[in-house]
Amino acid sequence: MVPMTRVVAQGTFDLLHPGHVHYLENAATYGDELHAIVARRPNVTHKPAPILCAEQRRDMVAALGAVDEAHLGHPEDVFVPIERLGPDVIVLGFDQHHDEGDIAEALAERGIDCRVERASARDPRYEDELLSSGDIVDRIVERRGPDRDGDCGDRG
Ligand SMILES: Cc1cc2nc3c(=O)[nH]c(=O)nc-3n(C[C@H](O)[C@H](O)[C@H](O)COP(=O)(O)O)c2cc1C
Ligand SMILES: Nc1ncnc2c1ncn2[C@@H]1O[C@H](COP(=O)(O)OP(=O)(O)OP(=O)(O)O)[C@@H](O)[C@H]1O
Ligand SMILES: [Co+2]
Repeated sequence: MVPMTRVVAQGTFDLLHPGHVHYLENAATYGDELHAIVARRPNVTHKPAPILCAEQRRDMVAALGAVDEAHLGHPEDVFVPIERLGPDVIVLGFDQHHDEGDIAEALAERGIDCRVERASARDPRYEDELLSSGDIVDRIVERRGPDRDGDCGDRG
């Protein structure tokens, strides 16, 4: 029997959008079984903290067709879930700040035999499509925030 190829994708996955779906569908093509790891709030240091709690982000990612299982990330050591899952491939997002070489080195140091690949980006398909959680937050603030159209509403 041919062994199953296990793939891991990871990210914050706050306020899901089609870019996330593209990433996970693309990552799934690298193997037979896709596991997604959801970053914990204290590890999201390179941008504003997520709006939604980790459990809600995990449940939404788990509901996507490309994903076999979604897991809460480890709060301190990001290699703990990797050691437990034992993937054959880790697929990084197209714009993730992680360096493939550094991750491959860290995996080798822990004796984990796993390739590191990078997913493709999704091009916007519709006019006005938002493919970034940060952009969605910005639009909410712009359209519903206190300064919209110069109308301060109830907030004075
Ligand atoms: C191989 C790998 C495993 C990761 N595992 C975890 C984890 O267990 N817990 C966690 O909080 N974050 C984990 N992360 C996510 C990082 O902490 C970081 O926040 C993530 O790159 C966020 O990416 P984003 O900006 O694309 O959402 C992992 C990242 C990589 C590359
Ligand atoms: N437009 C997109 N095309 C392909 N992959 C994407 C796209 N947007 C996000 N991803 C991927 O989804 C994963 C999780 O992304 P992340 O949680 O950072 O969302 P985001 O929309 O990029 O958020 P932010 O705008 O705050 O950076 C990352 O690996 C990222 O590369
Ligand atoms: Co991002």
